[in-house]
Amino acid sequence: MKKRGFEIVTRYQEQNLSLPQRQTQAAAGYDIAAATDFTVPSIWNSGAQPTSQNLKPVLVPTGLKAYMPEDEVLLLVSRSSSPLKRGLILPNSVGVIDADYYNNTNNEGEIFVQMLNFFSEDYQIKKGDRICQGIFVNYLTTADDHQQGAKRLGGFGSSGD
Ligand SMILES: O=c1ccn([C@H]2C[C@H](O)[C@@H](COP(=O)(O)OP(=O)(O)OP(=O)(O)O)O2)c(=O)[nH]1
Ligand SMILES: [Mg+2]
Repeated sequence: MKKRGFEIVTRYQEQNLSLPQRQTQAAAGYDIAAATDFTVPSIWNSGAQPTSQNLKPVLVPTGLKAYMPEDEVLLLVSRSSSPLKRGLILPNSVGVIDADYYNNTNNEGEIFVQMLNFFSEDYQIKKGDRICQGIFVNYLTTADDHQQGAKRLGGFGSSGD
């Protein structure tokens, strides 16, 4: 049985997406690409001050889901070139993709990348552009951990505020 990996979600099955790959022999991160063309608006684009309207992060679709053992997590982190060359950051700093997000009943476990653009121009992501990298790691639990059997039903606040 395969231990960990990426799959294409149903709604992108016919879109010719590629599965993430590492670029070099000892690269930690699997580069993750956008599933569609996507505009990340500049935070400055409707005036001199960022407002609550244009400061809202966007969710860039990847068309991917990731499976892994229960004691692992996939971390989405920025590429170091993204802020330097494109003005793009992950406003949640690190995206946490839980093992039980995979195939959840709400959205099949589709991974989205939160992004904010601090350059003065809108940024046009093209389908297939590498927008972040995913790193699989183990996590630890506490002695009095109580979550055996509790089920994840979605993401982005599904467990409440
Ligand atoms: O950048 C991200 C971060 C999270 N997720 C998905 C996978 C993750 O398993 C789920 C929940 O993420 P997290 O626990 O960080 O967010 P939350 O606000 O606590 O949501 P929830 O209440 O659903 O746990 O959302 C993404 O697709 N991209
Ligand atoms: Mg959570």
